[in-house]
Amino acid sequence: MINYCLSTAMVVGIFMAFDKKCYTSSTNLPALITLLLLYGWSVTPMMYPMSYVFSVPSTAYVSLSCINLFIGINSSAITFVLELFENNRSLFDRHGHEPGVTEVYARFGEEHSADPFRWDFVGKNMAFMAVEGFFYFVLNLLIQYRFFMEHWFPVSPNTGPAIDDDTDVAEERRRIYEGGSKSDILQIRDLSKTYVGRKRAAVDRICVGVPAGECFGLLGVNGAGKTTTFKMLTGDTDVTSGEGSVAGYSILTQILDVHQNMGYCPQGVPESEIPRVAEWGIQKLGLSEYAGRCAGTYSGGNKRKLSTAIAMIGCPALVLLDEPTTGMDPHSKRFLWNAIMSVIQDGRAVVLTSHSMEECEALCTRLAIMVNGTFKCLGTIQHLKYKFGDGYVVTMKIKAAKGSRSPDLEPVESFMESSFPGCVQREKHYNTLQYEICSSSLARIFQLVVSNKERLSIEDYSVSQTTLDQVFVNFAKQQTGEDEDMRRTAAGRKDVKICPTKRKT
Ligand SMILES: Nc1ncnc2c1ncn2[C@@H]1O[C@H](COP(=O)(O)OP(=O)(O)OP(=O)(O)O)[C@@H](O)[C@H]1O
Repeated sequence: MINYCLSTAMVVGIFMAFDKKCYTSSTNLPALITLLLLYGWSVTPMMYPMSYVFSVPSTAYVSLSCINLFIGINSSAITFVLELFENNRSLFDRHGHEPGVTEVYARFGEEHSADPFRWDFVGKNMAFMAVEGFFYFVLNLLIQYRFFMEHWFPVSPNTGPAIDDDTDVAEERRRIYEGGSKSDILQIRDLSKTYVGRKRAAVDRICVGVPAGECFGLLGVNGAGKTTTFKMLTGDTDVTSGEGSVAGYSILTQILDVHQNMGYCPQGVPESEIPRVAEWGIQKLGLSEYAGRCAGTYSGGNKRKLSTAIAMIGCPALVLLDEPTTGMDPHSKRFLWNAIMSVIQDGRAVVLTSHSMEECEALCTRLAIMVNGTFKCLGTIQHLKYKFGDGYVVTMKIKAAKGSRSPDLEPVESFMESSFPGCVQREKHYNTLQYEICSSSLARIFQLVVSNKERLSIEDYSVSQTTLDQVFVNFAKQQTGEDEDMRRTAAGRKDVKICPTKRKT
């Protein structure tokens, strides 16, 4: 705020000075230019520590710094403006106050032009700004390389070794620790993020490796930490602890190389290739109809297609897609899925977040469900369904007996309750019944239903495995807000643990 007040004062000062032509004088102009350059040197590095404290993305930091460089000025510069006024025929003079130094000399017929760089004029201000710039530059380096960070800013309270509830998550962590993921395109090791002012980590020591040709799904309810994970990988937010690498380049120290290897921004396309690559993206995502229009006028779904096309340009080793099909119609969705499939078939890696289980089933080779910043389960969809699914869903259509207008469901209901104790009736309509059975094998369900089909007037039936939605919903119940989390801790309550299902064979 102070900086911007001073900036405004400076702009006003410059306009007034133009009136007196003091800035255009040959002696003062070099001093003004030097001052502006020094101002950039001294103020710009100040923005990085601020961007860290307020979690402003680095791109915003660069723009803020540029704006500041061009319109801002600090207190040293204000002093400089006032002194220039005094040195020349000044404002004070115009208002009937003491005349400036130049004016006094002029009255005696002598020409006087003081050296604007001398120490007691603007020299001291310039020296101060040079030192200030050096100081903030060193401070930036210290922050970048995390010297003394634990003492300056609160870091993740979870600094000990992570304890995984799930065996697959623990197994993946061990694989990463033991170096088994060296050939993976994406490697994440104990990656954590705690936002300033937050007590709980948004992402808490996650470990995963994504090899070439894999589409890894990141599932979780709102606020689970998916976007924060992506932002750390793209360098949009700082990593609190842990590390990650893309195609062997560290996200902590080689972010420019990381960007070259990830579908994040389309760098590295030679100028001569741009028309061909743009046409390829337009065709790939079905945007031909809209190619001539400004991107700002696109519908939400088309904007998403465009972002996906941009992420795919340059054939990056890793493509990150944050809810790519949200808001798309079913046709466009399938079109986009095909485009993503072709990336996987090319032997590149994709990490996507989605709230659509259908999408994950269609695309993901493996997925993890994230709750409160940690992975609660990890594996192939079939594996997760088998491990955490609640058994099978049996749907039956009952036909009406001869001479009767409506089907009698009661015999089927009694049969189900006696044959599968503990089964849960999920739906009951005019001629349809649906049950969830946890405590029986697939073979036994088929055997009993088939042998009683005629007697119970079952016209049609189907047996399916628990859906991924059900697995997800079970885990999603564990997600808590930060306040709730603190209340739970105070009350000594623990999260409900989702255990793998024990199956009968
Ligand atoms: N800039 C921020 N400052 C403070 N807290 C933040 C910030 N961004 C996210 N958070 C918090 O971090 C946690 C994880 O948020 P994140 O956006 O990563 O979740 P998400 O899983 O991507 O959710 P969604 O599905 O809604 O996109 C949330 O508790 C959120 O409130």
